[in-house]
Amino acid sequence: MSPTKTAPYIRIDAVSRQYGQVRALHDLSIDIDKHEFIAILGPSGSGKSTLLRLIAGLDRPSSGKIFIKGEDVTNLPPHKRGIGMVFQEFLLFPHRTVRENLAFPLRMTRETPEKIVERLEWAEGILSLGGLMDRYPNQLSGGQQQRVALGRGLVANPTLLLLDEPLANLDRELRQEMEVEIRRYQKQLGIPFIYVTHNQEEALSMSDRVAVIHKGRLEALGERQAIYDHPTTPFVARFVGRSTRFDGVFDRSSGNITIKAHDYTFAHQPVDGMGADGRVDVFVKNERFELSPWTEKSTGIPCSVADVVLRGPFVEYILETANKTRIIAVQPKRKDHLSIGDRVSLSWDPAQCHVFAAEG
Ligand SMILES: Nc1ncnc2c1ncn2[C@@H]1O[C@H](COP(=O)(O)OP(=O)(O)OP(=O)(O)O)[C@@H](O)[C@H]1O
Repeated sequence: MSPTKTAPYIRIDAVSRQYGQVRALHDLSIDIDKHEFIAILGPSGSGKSTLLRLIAGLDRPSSGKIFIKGEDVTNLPPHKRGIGMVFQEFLLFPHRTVRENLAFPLRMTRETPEKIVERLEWAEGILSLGGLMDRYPNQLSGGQQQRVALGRGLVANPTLLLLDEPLANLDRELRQEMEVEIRRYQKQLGIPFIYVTHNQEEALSMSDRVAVIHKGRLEALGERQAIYDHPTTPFVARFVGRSTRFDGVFDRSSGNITIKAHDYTFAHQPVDGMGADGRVDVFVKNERFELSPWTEKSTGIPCSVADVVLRGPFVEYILETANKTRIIAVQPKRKDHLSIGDRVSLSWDPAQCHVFAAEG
């Protein structure tokens, strides 16, 4: 594809990267708009960091091209791409002050002393670093260090910012605070942030769109809510959100799916790609299960409550079926929550589950 006047801000065009026998990325294409926050989500080894390194210019694709603002940058060195980076491995220099850390990228591009002062003032203001500029990294909290690392990525006024798991070492509370802050900076600055993570909560909380990568391929790309609510492949159904998978069989004559192991049946449309035997994989998000006290009229899966785990505003019920399968159902916390030993009927709204032709 050649760049045109209406080219997207960033175009990753059919990029592959082969390391010897390992195909780290395979024919991957993504267009990114100027104001977008994109999360690259995938399990360990799926190719996320490889993609980021190719965009940064720290590595070259085996085939395919990368365009920024319509310009082919595939063969440009990193410092000519105008990209900011916040990578886990590029930690702050411990023996330099915040000011010196922030000035580093500006010195690398040989900015004038006046320009450096101007940009440091900008970073100090936007990242609320007032009073911290002459401290050393070990005199800062984790969140403050993270803001300085962000500042170092942003200080040279980049056309886009790449972030590789920058919050991985922070505790949960601080991570959640930083997620909100990072998203705010992105919206304020109006440049794209490309954020690599294997943490789906992080991806869903910050981004506009999520690209799910699996074994070097783009498995799904879409708005975060759509990726969560309407997974288009079994991998996405398994990987995004916490789900339970059931083996089911679609019966063409009745239009029902039966979960054989639990003798539970619900109506469903025919499923694309299903074999003659009608075998399907049914995924239900753990928070989408419906629970009601068991009565003689119940039609759901009979379960008993084996354990109750309180998780803030939610309750996680560990349920046990008649054949001793354990299923986790997450429900909002209520005063009259269920107790260990209670008998319940487990079911789901057919519109709330995801069904695919059985794999393998
Ligand atoms: N320089 C290299 N030489 C050989 N193989 C490599 C090299 N870099 C990455 N790989 C391989 O390419 C694949 C993708 O690696 P990559 O680091 O991009 O994954 P990732 O999704 O970022 O994983 P993680 O979340 O663990 O960082 C892996 O199988 C990895 O072992």
